[in-house]
Amino acid sequence: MNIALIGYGKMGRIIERIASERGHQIALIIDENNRDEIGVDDLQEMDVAIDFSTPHAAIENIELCFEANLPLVVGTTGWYDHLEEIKEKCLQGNKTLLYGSNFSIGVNVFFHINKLLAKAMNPYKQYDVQVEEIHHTHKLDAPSGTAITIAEGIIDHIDEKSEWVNDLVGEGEEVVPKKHQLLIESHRIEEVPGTHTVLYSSEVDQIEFKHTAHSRSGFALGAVIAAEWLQGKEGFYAVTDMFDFNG
Ligand SMILES: NC(=O)C1=CN([C@@H]2O[C@H](COP(=O)(O)OP(=O)(O)OC[C@H]3O[C@@H](n4cnc5c(N)ncnc54)[C@H](OP(=O)(O)O)[C@@H]3O)[C@@H](O)[C@H]2O)C=CC1
Ligand SMILES: O=C(O)C1=N[C@H](C(=O)O)C[C@H](O)C1
Repeated sequence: MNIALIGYGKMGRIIERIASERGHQIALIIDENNRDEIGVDDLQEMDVAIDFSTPHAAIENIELCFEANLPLVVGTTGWYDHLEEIKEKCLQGNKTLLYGSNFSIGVNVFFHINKLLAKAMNPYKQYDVQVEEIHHTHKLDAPSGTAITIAEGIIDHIDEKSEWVNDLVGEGEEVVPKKHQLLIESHRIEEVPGTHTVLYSSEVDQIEFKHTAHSRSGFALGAVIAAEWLQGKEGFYAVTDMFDFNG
């Protein structure tokens, strides 16, 4: 595949290496420095775009790929307030997009088990649930996209929780959640690639369900596999569509 890489930062550089190892060409690199010079014509020869840029830049990049009729994989987080609007544009215009808050296989298994665990815990009201995420200090968004996906999986199955609230520890006042609110506690520590924990706590015990990324390689490999999976498809997809945990 000829890949247009949008965002050439920590993730973009690892995706470049993994895509080459899998026999693909990085035919175009779009970064903040040259973004203003890139037009629809530059994307014509590409098979797919992979965007790992910034929460602020993602929407414009998606719209450029739509204009060029170029299928794209979006790993960037922090733009999900616009998700419904983008989905509508994608489907109405017969475009192709796959997005995901986390492309690692381990986290996608975690998302699945998280929902099963929430279903199992729902009758036991003596347990309160919260989500914790730890990421490096360069991260622009809080909570992480992965933590939001985890929280949505819990809210769908725990009757007492109807929305999430975020506490970015060390920034502003401590957030104390109301009974119906699911707390997502965010920590920013040096170079941590990404750790997510779901905790169910009662007076007598605690259940901890945790995923720790040792590096960014799992995210990058998943994004390249997603770009391969998207070839020949049309429509709006989530990364979870790539997995069948019931088969
Ligand atoms: N879904 C997943 O599995 C994962 C998602 N992510 C998400 O991916 C995103 C990128 O992460 P990461 O690589 O660590 O971040 P980095 O900050 O290392 O890289 C982002 C890159 O995007 C560039 N950029 C800025 N503006 C634009 C623009 N308008 N168009 C194109 N590129 C632009 C930046 O350039 P400059 O440095 O010059 O500003 C930088 O090179 C984040 O939102 C993160 O949360 C991260 C890991 C896994
Ligand atoms: O910014 C990061 O680094 C990461 N972002 C994604 C997120 O917001 O969930 C995925 C991963 O945790 C790393």
